[in-house]
Amino acid sequence: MWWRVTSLSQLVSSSKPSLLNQMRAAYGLKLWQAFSTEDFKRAEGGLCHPGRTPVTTFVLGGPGSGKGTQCTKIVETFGFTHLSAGDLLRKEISSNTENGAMILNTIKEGKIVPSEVTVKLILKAIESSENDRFLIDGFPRSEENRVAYERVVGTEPDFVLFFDCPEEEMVKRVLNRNQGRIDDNIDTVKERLRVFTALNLPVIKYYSGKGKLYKIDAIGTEDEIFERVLPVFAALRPKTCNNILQKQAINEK
Ligand SMILES: Nc1ncnc2c1ncn2[C@@H]1O[C@H](COP(=O)(O)OP(=O)(O)OP(=O)(O)O)[C@@H](O)[C@H]1O
Ligand SMILES: Nc1ccn([C@@H]2O[C@H](COP(=O)(O)O)[C@@H](O)[C@H]2O)c(=O)n1
Ligand SMILES: [Mg+2]
Repeated sequence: MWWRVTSLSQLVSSSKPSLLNQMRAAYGLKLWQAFSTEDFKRAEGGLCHPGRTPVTTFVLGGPGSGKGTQCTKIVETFGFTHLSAGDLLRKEISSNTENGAMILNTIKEGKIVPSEVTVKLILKAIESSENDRFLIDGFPRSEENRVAYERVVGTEPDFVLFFDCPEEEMVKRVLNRNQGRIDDNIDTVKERLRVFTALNLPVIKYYSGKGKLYKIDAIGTEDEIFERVLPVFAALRPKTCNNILQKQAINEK
């Protein structure tokens, strides 16, 4: 069961200002002040410190599907902290730690780093942050990742975003990325796509079965895609914001 988010999309139409502009009108530029974690469904059990239960969202999708790009927009609009598992691993390589060489080779091959390494980096990043809402980008990439996270952290994510993109589009975006990444080449991206199908898709199906998955069509411009992301977070927003938007929509008729 894929969740297609349309609950607030009726507010989004070409004649009216975009949903994002309507939300900004309701709350000013920084929408995230309107968010309080009380309005999010909070995960059971503590993460890191008793009484501190951050909101966690996993962001999944194939290589080049746009996870990082959309996370940047979500951070700017809703005040989440973006934790890219890939970036945390690349930072580990550049800090010449004992795992650095192993991580470098694994990324070069497009394969998955042992879960205990990645989970530890994610947990450290959460614990060192003052924020209470996190986008965990590119994780879990496998059942082993997912089980390791749940065993160590003791909670499931509040919800999961899945950016659904055709393979040929993902290959095109990765090969045009020009960020100097060692895995942005045709051989590695082919292996990454194989890993995505074999190991990541079962995780996506798992969260779909738990009713926690929001599937986002990742074809279109970055802004068009973000318009599809908005209702996911808008649907979790304080009711007052919904009321304001709905009143605005009625007044404009
Ligand atoms: N909607 C889009 N249309 C065209 N190009 C896009 C779109 N979204 C992102 N891109 C570009 O595609 C490339 C990959 O995007 P991004 O890094 O966000 O993907 P990703 O899912 O994080 O990939 P990876 O898993 O490899 O880190 C980037 O160069 C980005 O600027
Ligand atoms: N959970 C993860 C996430 C990433 N990796 C490795 O990092 C590479 C880059 O990840 P991006 O999300 O930045 O594309 C990825 O291809 C893996 O090699 C991992 O092992 N486990
Ligand atoms: Mg990325």
